[in-house]
Amino acid sequence: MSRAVLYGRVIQSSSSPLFQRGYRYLSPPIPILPLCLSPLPLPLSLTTSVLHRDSAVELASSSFDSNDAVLPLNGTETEQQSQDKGERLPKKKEDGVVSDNRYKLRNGREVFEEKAYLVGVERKNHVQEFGIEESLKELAHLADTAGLLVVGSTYQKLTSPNPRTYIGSGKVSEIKSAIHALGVETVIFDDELSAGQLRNLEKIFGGDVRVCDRTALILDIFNQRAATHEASLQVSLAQMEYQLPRLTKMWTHLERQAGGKVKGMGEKQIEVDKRILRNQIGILKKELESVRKHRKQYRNRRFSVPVPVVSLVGYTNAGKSTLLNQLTGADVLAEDKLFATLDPTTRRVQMKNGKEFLLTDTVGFIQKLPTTLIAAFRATLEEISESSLLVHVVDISHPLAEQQINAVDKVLSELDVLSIPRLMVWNKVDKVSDPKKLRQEAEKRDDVVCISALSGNGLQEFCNSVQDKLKDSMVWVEALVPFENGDLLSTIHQVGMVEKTEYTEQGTYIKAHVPLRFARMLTPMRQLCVSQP
Ligand SMILES: Nc1nc2c(ncn2[C@@H]2O[C@H](COP(=O)(O)OP(=O)(O)OP(=O)(O)O)[C@@H](O)[C@H]2O)c(=O)[nH]1
Ligand SMILES: [Mg+2]
Repeated sequence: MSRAVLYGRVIQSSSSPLFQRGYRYLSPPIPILPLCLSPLPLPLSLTTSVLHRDSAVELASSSFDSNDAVLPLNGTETEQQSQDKGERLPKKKEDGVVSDNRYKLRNGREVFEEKAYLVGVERKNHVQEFGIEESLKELAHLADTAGLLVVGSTYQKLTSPNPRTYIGSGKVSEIKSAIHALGVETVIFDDELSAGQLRNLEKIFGGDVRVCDRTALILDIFNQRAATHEASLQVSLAQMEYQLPRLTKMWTHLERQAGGKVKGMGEKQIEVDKRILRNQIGILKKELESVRKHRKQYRNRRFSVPVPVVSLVGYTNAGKSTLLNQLTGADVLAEDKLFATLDPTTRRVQMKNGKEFLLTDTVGFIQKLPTTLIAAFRATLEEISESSLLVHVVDISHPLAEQQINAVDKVLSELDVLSIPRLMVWNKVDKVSDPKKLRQEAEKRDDVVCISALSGNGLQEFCNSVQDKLKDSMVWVEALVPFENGDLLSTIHQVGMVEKTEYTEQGTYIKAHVPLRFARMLTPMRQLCVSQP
């Protein structure tokens, strides 16, 4: 069976109508299934990187039937053939030893480290939380995470972006010179560009230079890191939704080829392709819905175990997974890369006083987080909305900690979870120059705890604060629980904060903080309590 996959420079499948036309996506990669071919599940092994041509070829060739051709842009040559012509991509030696040190291991995959050049725009009269230099630094970190080699960057101050090229013509020429001087292969813009801007810039820069934007880069990282079926589906959905508006005007060359005689030819083709894409988006959404149902069932089962759920939220790289690992002995990947975690992991935390809570680690946030990603990851992020407490983990050693906090709050408000009680954790205190001063600062605020998730410092205080905060979200009850409801009593001991128990002839008299739903269950017993002396 043939499938078509279009990403970056590699186009798959000889039978795809899209492929036959030498289709070229600007970015990012999306696996596309032609209408007539097999529907979902998508070939998830193909969620490969737009930024790494060789890995794309490797994966493609391992994932397709042997009669599926691997073709480059013009649809006539394979990547290997291009290499044979002495083009840029370096060859690997027969024995697997890499002949060029630009091959790097990324996310368990060997990729060719393309040279990237970063471009930012500082908007005059525009309040930007992150200064342009910091934003570019973060973009460089993202590029590094994606496996690119950043060779330079530049930015421009503008009142408003140029509708054709986003930046001014002088800046475009400057970048063009840098491309030649530094051998740049990919130019990455710090803001989301329109289809027209991407296309115009690629045309101006010429040659094989690829232009992409921050959103495409983030989608690419998610693509590389998606390890579960659900994450892969969500990333594919986000990529397709990103791609849909960018199909505009990609077919005008058909009209030009026909000398303008067949007017609207390109227009029609866009419509066909948009329909294909929309169909696939629909199929993906259905598939995600069923995964989501499954997850809900699992979550309901988990809720039948009456332990409060605490979710870790925060900026990417703040140390959420490190904290989960320290507290629970979990083995979640924690590394100095952005978006190390995509899928939620939940573990039970046992406190010294015997109390327990479930701790969930989930995907990190970032400024300018693509809305398509938030929408696509809504199912995953539902974990957050169903927790008793949100622990906002902050990398307090980061120079832009304040801005990162605001960026996280912005996403939390988009997710409509600001009403859930929150505890702020200042992490990485071991990295700050004056930890003592920082602790004094934290003490002045009543909902901040200082920790070092890496060394384990402050974790006991953290657990106590979680317990206090959970208590705040509970309801105070005084009830007389009949002896035959012994199960309920032990549950209350587990999930609530019991202050007093007293055994009477009618049952056990308790005073406790309990979650709202238990308070409701205790209502009849609370009435009994009124007659208690
Ligand atoms: N010095 C120091 N480093 C830390 C601390 N906590 C985490 N780190 C490091 O920070 C980096 C990111 O940690 P993660 O736990 O992966 O961060 P995360 O918030 O889960 O990141 P994402 O999954 O990308 O959202 C890793 O290199 C950790 O070793 C800490 O308390 N002190
Ligand atoms: Mg993580």
